[in-house]
Amino acid sequence: MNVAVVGTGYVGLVTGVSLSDIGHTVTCIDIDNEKILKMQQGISPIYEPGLSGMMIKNINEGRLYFTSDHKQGFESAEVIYIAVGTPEREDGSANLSFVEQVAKDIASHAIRDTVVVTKSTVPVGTNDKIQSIIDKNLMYPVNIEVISNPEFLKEGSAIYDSFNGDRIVIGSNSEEAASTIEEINKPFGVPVFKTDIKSAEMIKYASNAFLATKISFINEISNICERLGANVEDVANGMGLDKRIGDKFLNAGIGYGGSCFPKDTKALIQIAGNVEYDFELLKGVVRVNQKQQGLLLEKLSERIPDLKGKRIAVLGLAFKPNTDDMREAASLVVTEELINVGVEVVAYDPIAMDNARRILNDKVQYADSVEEAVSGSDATLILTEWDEVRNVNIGVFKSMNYPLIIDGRNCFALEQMKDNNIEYHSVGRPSVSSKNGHVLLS
Ligand SMILES: NC(=O)C1=CN([C@@H]2O[C@H](COP(=O)(O)OP(=O)(O)OC[C@H]3O[C@@H](n4cnc5c(N)ncnc54)[C@H](O)[C@@H]3O)[C@@H](O)[C@H]2O)C=CC1
Ligand SMILES: O=C(O)[C@H]1O[C@H](OP(=O)(O)OP(=O)(O)OC[C@H]2O[C@@H](n3ccc(=O)[nH]c3=O)[C@H](O)[C@@H]2O)[C@H](O)[C@@H](O)[C@@H]1O
Repeated sequence: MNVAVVGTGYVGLVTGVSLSDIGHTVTCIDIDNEKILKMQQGISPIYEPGLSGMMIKNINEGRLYFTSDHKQGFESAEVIYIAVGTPEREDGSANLSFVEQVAKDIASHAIRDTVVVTKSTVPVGTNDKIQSIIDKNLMYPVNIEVISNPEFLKEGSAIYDSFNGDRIVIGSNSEEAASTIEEINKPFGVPVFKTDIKSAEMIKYASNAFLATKISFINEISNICERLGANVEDVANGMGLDKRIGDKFLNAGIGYGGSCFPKDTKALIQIAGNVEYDFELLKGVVRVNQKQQGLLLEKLSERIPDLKGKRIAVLGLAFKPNTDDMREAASLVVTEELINVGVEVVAYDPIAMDNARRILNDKVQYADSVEEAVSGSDATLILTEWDEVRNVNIGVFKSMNYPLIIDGRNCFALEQMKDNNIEYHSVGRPSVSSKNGHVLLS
């Protein structure tokens, strides 16, 4: 089929590339001309494992095109995907201006009957709004059917998730439009769940909110474990053996970040509020997450009360491993607070360094390796569980002024640290002191 995808961010580009890979002819459209020029040359503007190779392959095979011209992109499209951003407004609600603009663009340029598929995460009722914007502004006598098809991919495994997802949700008022989208997705071999539009919109928010709830829940448990001397990893493993609970998303840490959980939890609180429902549980989830982000600094200040002039290594800047995405990354909050108290921050991230530089500028120093970051530092903070960090030769921490690690992602086994005489504080697990015990560093 001929498909257009509007928006070439993490969702749009991965959708366009994957659809071209299963045989569709896809034109990706973006208003960012610089991005378009890059992609036309086969350069992906984002880091996502497997994306680049698949993109180049499908460009070369003549199934994947890029343009900044909506009219040209829509010309032969039988299906148009909307995958633009729905960022958070100041009051927590979703900003729908990008989606609404696309609806107007579709109305101006659609010259044939088209199914419009909303992939962007949008509040319940938005697809009806998109339908009415299109119907009101149509330039040509064509029939446009808007359906909801929320996206569930995770950054860092987005290509894998497209081909191995747990479900494809299709929310539609039209059986015919739903079947078209089911047919398009058939080669992925992912189970399809069909429902009405509003329920599909809600499935997306409820899923993200539930996953965020799991994370805040285990983080609360981890804080209690720390006080009682239990080990949250064992607790999570023991809980996860119960199939009703499941073993996923029970990793305690410094809270969830990224472009979606923080914004979607707040948006759902707003969505509920709009119908006079106080979503108390989710408000707690958000509060717990904010508190959890401060955990590392609390632990660091307990150990080094006067941080001014200290050199602190920060390992990991991206909000999670295998992505270059810095949106709502814990590292932004943590480095800002360190800088505010006069710390010299030396940071390292295997992939997100360029994006981090654009945000943090020269407020922090950037190292070329884990070794360089930790060498001569007074403490190391671990913010992202990159394999490169997990698998580092523990000996590198001996090059610190004093081997003190505060690990927000539980990257190392406690025994490993004990054997190497490294003082180690992690999340929800007993601390490991150095041979000399806990020395208060000044
Ligand atoms: N990032 C993720 O992992 C996931 C995101 N989502 C949802 O998907 C949506 C998109 O998210 P991302 O891909 O992260 O966004 P993004 O911010 O990475 O990309 C959005 C793209 O849309 C382009 N754009 C904006 N207005 C446009 C217009 N009128 N015409 C053409 N292009 C336009 C922007 O230039 C940008 O390249 C959001 O609603 C998000 O909540 C859903 C699942 C996963
Ligand atoms: O709507 C979205 O954008 C996407 O949001 C998340 O995907 P993503 O944000 O890419 O990454 P996750 O792997 O879910 O991680 C989110 C945050 O939670 C944290 N996390 C995750 C799992 C866990 O056990 N503990 C934990 O602290 C991660 O470190 C990260 O900061 C969802 O997992 C996707 O299904 C969804 O499509």
